[in-house]
Amino acid sequence: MSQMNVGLVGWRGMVGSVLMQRMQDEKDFDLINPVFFTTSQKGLPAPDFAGKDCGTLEDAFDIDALKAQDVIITCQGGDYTKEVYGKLREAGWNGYWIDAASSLRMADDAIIVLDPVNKDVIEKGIESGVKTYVGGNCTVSLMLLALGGLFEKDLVEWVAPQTYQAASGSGARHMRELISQMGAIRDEVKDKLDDPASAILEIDRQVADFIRSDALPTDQFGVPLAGSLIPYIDSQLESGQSREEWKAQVEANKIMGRSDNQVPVDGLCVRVGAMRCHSQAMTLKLKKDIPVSEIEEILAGHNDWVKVIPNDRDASMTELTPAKVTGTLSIPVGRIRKLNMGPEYISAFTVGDQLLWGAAEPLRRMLRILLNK
Ligand SMILES: NC(=O)C1=CN([C@@H]2O[C@H](COP(=O)(O)OP(=O)(O)OC[C@H]3O[C@@H](n4cnc5c(N)ncnc54)[C@H](OP(=O)(O)O)[C@@H]3O)[C@@H](O)[C@H]2O)C=CC1
Ligand SMILES: N[C@@H](CC(=O)OP(=O)(O)O)C(=O)O
Repeated sequence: MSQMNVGLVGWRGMVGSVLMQRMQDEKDFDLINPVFFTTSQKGLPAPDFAGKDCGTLEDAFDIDALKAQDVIITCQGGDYTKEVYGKLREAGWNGYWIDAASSLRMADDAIIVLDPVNKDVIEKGIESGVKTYVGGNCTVSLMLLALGGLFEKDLVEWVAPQTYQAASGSGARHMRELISQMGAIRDEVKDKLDDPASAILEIDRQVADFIRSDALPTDQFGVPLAGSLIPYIDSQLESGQSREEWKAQVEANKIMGRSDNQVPVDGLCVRVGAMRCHSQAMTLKLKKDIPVSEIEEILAGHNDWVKVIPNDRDASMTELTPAKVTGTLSIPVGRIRKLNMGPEYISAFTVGDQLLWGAAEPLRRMLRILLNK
């Protein structure tokens, strides 16, 4: 059987690069005929991820070249999707569109993909002819992988996730700016840091003055992140939620295939000085009083990546952090305990790499599902 033509758009961006790495690791390129597209480098040699000659880069706005693909995976961003997707469908293309951007997520004819949670929804979609599959918002996907067991058993009355989101969620330039801010702060007080006799309150005052000054690089974030945080992510909505906060409930319920009887999911989204792992502190109200040991068992049994961390100090400090999780597919969830509000109220804390399970991995796995058909 001939291999599917798979068009890859956005492969050299940050999310796209993580996707390429994963596709190499999992030998996905052996199973497809990859065609690499670009919005800016048409005609240059295609990259050699596939270990075979893929010719030259095609124009990512060339509808005829796109139409020749059985599947298109794009990590190019929402503006690209808005520009090209409609034209391509209007031109009669009936292939599979797999997208990292949010633009098509809530469209009626699109499915948000997170197969460890909604393989059934995806399978039904394929059977019924759905051709558009979109990766979910990173915090939403990471929360559902962590809490999947409780949702699957319909035990969650509501959940309030408070997020600690990494710089990478804003893009590569923001990651660089976070490091530059950290370095600039340290450089500002280097002499005093080197002198053990210097007064800490003097260092603190100098750091505070520097962070507030124009000397701190803030072109990307607009405000300091290192030594501070940003309690607002994405645009402002009439509801008082940020767009990032709004996505939690609508996307989580859509992923789980719940159009009626939605589980309320709402909390505050905050940017912190982590590099590429999003963390979330969650308060859950369960539908009934279940022992913590049973909750842990349900969570641990849901998928191959979730890992329950016992609620003790050492394990939490070593296993449940961005420093530990970054660059891995592991989804640790811990700090699980009953809250004073009552026996149905529990806390949980989870961490996940927002470029892997939060962005690239669900797309790669969607391609695999199509290839296995
Ligand atoms: N960042 C994130 O956490 C998440 C992002 N997404 C989605 O993925 C989209 C892409 O995000 P992200 O990967 O961060 O975007 P990037 O800015 O890293 O890459 C986007 C495109 O920029 C072009 N580009 C221009 N200069 C360079 C360069 N020097 N190096 C690499 N690429 C360059 C490339 O297109 P070309 O080759 O055509 O020039 C590339 O595909 C987002 O818009 C969003 O919709 C989804 C989930 C999470
Ligand atoms: N908004 C997310 C990253 C992202 O790209 O989200 P979405 O895929 O929903 O646009 C963050 O800042 O961490």
